Amino acid sequence: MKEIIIATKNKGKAKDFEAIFSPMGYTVKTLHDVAEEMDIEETGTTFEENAILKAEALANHLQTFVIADDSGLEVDALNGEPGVYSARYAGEEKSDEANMEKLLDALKDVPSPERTARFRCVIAVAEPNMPTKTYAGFCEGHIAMEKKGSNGFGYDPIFFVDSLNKHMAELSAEEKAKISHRGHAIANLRKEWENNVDF
Ligand SMILES: O=P(O)(O)OP(=O)(O)OP(=O)(O)OC[C@H]1O[C@@H](n2cnc3c(O)ncnc32)[C@H](O)[C@@H]1O
Ligand SMILES: [Mg+2]
Repeated sequence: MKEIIIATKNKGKAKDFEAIFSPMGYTVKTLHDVAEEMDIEETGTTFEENAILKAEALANHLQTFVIADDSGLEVDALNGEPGVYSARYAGEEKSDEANMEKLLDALKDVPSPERTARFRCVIAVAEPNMPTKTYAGFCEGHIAMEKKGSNGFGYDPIFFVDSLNKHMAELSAEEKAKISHRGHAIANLRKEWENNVDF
């Protein structure tokens, strides 16, 4: 079976990728499988910079083709925060629960129509001695007043998906893959994949 290596330590993210890549006949491997000891510091100030940094670090280490994902949530009422700092919004321990509590608290006086937000994802594809490429995707929604659903990861329980009238955490991984920022970024990558034999 074909294998795809993702430079991530986030198990929720890895599950999202499995839902996308399994139907294409790929098994997904992560940093936990191929380089547990690696801790790639995300020093960039944009999703693109961080995605490139993660992908190139692992591609150089393994001397093979890898992809990385840098993603986050932009909340309009907070001028785009938490953005690239989404994973660490409530602190370096990267707790999904603490992040959601902090965000709900920051928005406690903001009414529904003003709670617009979007998930963004940039996928970087790196291979030794090849130029690194990036692909972006986004998913529009609102920050709900409370949590709902138990699927997914991160901010999914408080993210209301406008196109489906459901919280992201109410979707199966397969449903999420069709509409998510990550799914859209991979769809852009696939367009090139299918049209380019060298890729
Ligand atoms: O860097 P890696 O190891 O891949 O894992 P990470 O969790 O640190 O990943 P990022 O640096 O890309 O930060 C992304 C954060 O944005 C949030 N996020 C991104 N995509 C999400 C999604 O599909 N659902 C919910 N939250 C998401 C969530 O808090 C993530 O931890
Ligand atoms: Mg990270």
